[in-house]
Amino acid sequence: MNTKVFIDGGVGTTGIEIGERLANRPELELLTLDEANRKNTEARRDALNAADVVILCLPDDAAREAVTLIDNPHTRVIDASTAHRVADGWTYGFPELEPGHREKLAGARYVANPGCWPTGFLALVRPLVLAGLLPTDWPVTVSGASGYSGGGKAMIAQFEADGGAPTAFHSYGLSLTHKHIPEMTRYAGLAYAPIFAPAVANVYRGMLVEVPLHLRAMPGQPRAPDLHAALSAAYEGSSIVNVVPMAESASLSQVRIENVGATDRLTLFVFGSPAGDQARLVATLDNLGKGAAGAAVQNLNILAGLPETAGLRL
Ligand SMILES: NC(=O)C1=CN([C@@H]2O[C@H](COP(=O)(O)OP(=O)(O)OC[C@H]3O[C@@H](n4cnc5c(N)ncnc54)[C@H](OP(=O)(O)O)[C@@H]3O)[C@@H](O)[C@H]2O)C=CC1
Ligand SMILES: CC(=O)N[C@@H](CCC(=O)OP(=O)(O)O)C(=O)O
Repeated sequence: MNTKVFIDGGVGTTGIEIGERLANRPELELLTLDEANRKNTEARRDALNAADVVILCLPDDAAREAVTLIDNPHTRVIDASTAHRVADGWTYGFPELEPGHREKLAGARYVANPGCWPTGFLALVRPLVLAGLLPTDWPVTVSGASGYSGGGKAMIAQFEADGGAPTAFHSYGLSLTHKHIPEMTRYAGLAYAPIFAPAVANVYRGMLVEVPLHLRAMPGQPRAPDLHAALSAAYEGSSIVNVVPMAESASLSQVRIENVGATDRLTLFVFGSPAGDQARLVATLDNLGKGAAGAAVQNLNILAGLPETAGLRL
């Protein structure tokens, strides 16, 4: 029997990307609402309760409201918003988080898709914490740049306005209270919140997420190859997460946001100083791919018992 899927917010930036990935998949039946009804509460209630899996691509408040509209105990939910990522009763939708997590997701009713920034951050940091290379109380910093589609329709409109983009590159999150910090802290397994220094660049999609480490100061003084080995082991066999060999990354002089492209892949680099006392961990991903729509479709596949990478851009 086909899995019935309803995307609430299906004509938003993330919703459209998910719809593209679900096209031409005969094992799925996509339920849709027309333009006149897509924000009508009763029409949404009907669609939400008719679906086997709903994917919420809504602002946080609308996502919370959508969950209250569901009374069919068989309807399962994947929420792309920030609303439920550290909420009780929800399973965090990052299958690669740690051994056994994919299995938890397969049986989950409520799945909170990760934020795009935490996806890169957790991919770099969680395996190092699990391997005991990064102490849980380590003062971690994470920085990076995102394409402007990360801010949804409103930010896209700002950057594509007739007068030109508002900026080439700007930092934000300057209050050090970005909404992604709680999920980064919790799912990395850190005792203290990382300092998070995000920026947005004048490019539509793609992001670089970077974690610098003073290896000399860390217990055991791990070397960059130790970190690389832990990451390689964590993602061995993955067709989504790719750890670039150190010999290859050592030949790079730049990692460019323009090169990320429209992809559901997540690529990890480890750069080490010649003296071996410092490292820069870098993740590249498409904020609309593994950072949003790719992750939602991967989770849908896991929930529905379908091949995990079906429909993904790999
Ligand atoms: N963009 C990204 O890279 C990422 C986004 N996310 C999250 O995914 C969610 C969606 O983001 P994004 O697609 O970027 O946002 P957009 O603003 O592009 O799209 C949101 C959509 O939701 C619709 N909407 C708003 N309120 C309601 C409602 N009450 N009922 C039905 N539809 C409603 C909007 O309608 P209208 O078209 O009329 O405005 C719009 O189409 C957000 O929570 C965002 O934080 C997560 C990871 C990455
Ligand atoms: C460039 C930009 O503004 N990006 C967004 C993150 C987008 C994302 O991950 O979405 P959630 O809102 O679902 O967490 C931000 O930093 O708020």
